[in-house]
Amino acid sequence: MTETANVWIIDDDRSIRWVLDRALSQAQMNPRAFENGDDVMRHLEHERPDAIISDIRMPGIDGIELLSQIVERHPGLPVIIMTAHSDLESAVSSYQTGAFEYLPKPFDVDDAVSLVKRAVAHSHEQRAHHEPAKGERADTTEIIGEAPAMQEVFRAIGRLSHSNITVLINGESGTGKELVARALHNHSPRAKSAFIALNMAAIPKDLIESELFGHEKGAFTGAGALRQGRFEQANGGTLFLDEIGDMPADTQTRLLRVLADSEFYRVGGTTAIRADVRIIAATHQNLEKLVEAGSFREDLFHRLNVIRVHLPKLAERREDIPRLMQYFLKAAAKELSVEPKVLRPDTEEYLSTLPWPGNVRQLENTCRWLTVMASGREIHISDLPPELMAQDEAPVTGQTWQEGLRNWAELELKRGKQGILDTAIPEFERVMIETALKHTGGRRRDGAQLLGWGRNTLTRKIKELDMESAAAEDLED
Ligand SMILES: Nc1ncnc2c1ncn2[C@@H]1O[C@H](COP(=O)(O)OP(=O)(O)OP(=O)(O)O)[C@@H](O)[C@H]1O
Repeated sequence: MTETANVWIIDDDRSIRWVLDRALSQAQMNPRAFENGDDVMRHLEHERPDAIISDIRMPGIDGIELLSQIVERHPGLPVIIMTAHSDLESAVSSYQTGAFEYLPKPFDVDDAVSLVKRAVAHSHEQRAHHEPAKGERADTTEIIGEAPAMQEVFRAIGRLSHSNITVLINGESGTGKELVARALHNHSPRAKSAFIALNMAAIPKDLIESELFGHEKGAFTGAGALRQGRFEQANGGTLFLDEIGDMPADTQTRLLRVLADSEFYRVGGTTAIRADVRIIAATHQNLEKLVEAGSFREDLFHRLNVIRVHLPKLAERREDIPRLMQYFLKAAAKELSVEPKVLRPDTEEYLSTLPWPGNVRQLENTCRWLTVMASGREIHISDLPPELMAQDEAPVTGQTWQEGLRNWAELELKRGKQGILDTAIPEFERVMIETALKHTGGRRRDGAQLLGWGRNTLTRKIKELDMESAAAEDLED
């Protein structure tokens, strides 16, 4: 940068203004902070900075409105939009309104500075002309994700919202590949046309071609009538090919030809059919490896691998688990017309530590299960389905303690035991005493209070239960 870049910061939050102001000054830029968008529009009438970085939600005109006015009246001036509400909608609408970049809060200051530098460089190059990019707002697709890896995905959706480019989505089963494919479609110029999803792994091999391309009447045994394929149905829209790694070799060859020629033949047909279809493919497999192993065509791989979007495993974005669960619990309650259940904090914490091999889908199913099965409004750890208990070594049994006790009593009686209270009551007291003393760091006076006993009773019980060494008194006495 030859001249000192003028950068305007707009945020109603003083601490953000301060942080950015300081960071940009340190980076040899000339920042100026504003509390609201109206001031900025007024100043823009006679001044022009090199770049603007603005919050979305503020009193007066909000960031998106400010952005759209700037795009209209001051084309070429790059605007970076920040938002604490890092949802897909704000990312997409900022891109669609013509934002230079979208910066989710909280952000890393260095990232913010390098983004501003890029915007300034862009501004210097572009000053002459700028095309305001205005898209329609497609209907909302709720994708929850505040984890950085999900923010990347949102950015990709935003950036691609004006294009019809082929996208390859990678991610394990249940990570939301189809949801992202739909969002790509809904935020694309094809939003008004069909979105057709087809899972290669779910269709018998010998039916895949007729499913994709349709068939003429009598093309094979069972082909009673002419049938349109998915390609035809997706004409003008998007065809989502899930589990593309499972596509049989001859279908791969056919697909490649269709992509090259934009036309195909129905099975048993002789007339070429033209179709304008955007392909979004997805797989949980490593396609490069399949190419190496010779089971996936390299040329098809390159055709599909134009833009790559990677969806993280749920276990790699645990910070999103609480919000996802709240969202699914609410949705399940609505579906079943019942009051939404709420997770107790310890339940939420426990669930956030599980491995979730089935990813978001498993989490969603668990929320449905809990909505039906949990007895109270609050979900306790003991309400969780047994399989979630077995997955982990956490000291949770999947039962309430009363159920555990009941099972124990049953078992003892089946074994022919008598006088089982003589075993159970001391055992019960032992557990209570140990736990209380653990809480107080061994202090008996406090422990007794937690238990609801007098100090002397506790001392006597400890003696009776022969717990002297385990419940060693600390220096207090
Ligand atoms: N980030 C998210 N926010 C909200 N819902 C989500 C999110 N990710 C996934 N889901 C939900 O989880 C379920 C599974 O997602 P989806 O079907 O898109 O996964 P997938 O990766 O395509 O799985 P598969 O490869 O097994 O078909 C869907 O009901 C989807 O709506």
